[in-house]
Amino acid sequence: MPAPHNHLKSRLAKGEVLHGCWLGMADPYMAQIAATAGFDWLLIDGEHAPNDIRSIMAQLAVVEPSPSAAVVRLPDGDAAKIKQVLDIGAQTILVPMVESAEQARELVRATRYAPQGFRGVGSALARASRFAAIPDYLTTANEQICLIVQVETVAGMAALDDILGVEGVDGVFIGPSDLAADMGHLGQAAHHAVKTAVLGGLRRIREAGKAAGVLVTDPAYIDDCRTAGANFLGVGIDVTIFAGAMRRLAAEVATKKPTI
Ligand SMILES: O=C(O)C(=O)C[C@H](O)[C@@H](O)CO
Repeated sequence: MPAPHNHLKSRLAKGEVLHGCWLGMADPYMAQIAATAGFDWLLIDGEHAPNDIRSIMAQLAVVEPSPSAAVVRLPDGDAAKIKQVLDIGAQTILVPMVESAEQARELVRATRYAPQGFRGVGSALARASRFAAIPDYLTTANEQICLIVQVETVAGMAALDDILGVEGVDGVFIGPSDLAADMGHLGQAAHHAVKTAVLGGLRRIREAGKAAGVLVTDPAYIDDCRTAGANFLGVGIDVTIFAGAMRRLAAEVATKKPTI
């Protein structure tokens, strides 16, 4: 019995355009609600949301049975954190702030068991192997890992072609917010210069045959990214959606309050 098949990895490799949503509530109840929406994937954010290994595991557990594939973003490229996230069962991971092919190669090795890499062996007690209920996990896990690296600095964009040449990198995600900051346009992810860089990067990623990822929430920007080739396309953030809906409702009733 092999490691679970990573359908998201297969679909991205075929070039399917798959839409997803960021999960920043750091709560399995909210994740389970999101998993009823019908997104192709849901990203559990371990970088900017108040998640820890247990909250990520709890969200994995409620998303996995749904039609939405679970993705986990790590806070950084630390190999020990990658080991923990893979051991709790994540098979598709997103690693921020990648700026070189050397860094990308090391990340690939951190996700693979020997001889392809140096992922620590703890499958006997890992949720990923269903606590050793999957007898062939160790010899089949590598193939099911989907590694998507984030390129989101000027230096990273300059190294994009080298990063795309790294075997084992299944996709590159361009982070418009951080790229904007590094380009001197903090808070302006849709700035013309940033958008040009994002769209050009997405085209290059698809031309290289890799999954091209981005997260933008403006409908026109989403369309532009899709046209540029984005196929790991984040279109929303649960926290932003929830906060906006709550504020709109409060504002609506405030306008209807009877004058005393
Ligand atoms: O730089 C970006 O943009 C991203 O990596 C996505 C952000 O981290 C996400 O929190 C939306 O701003």
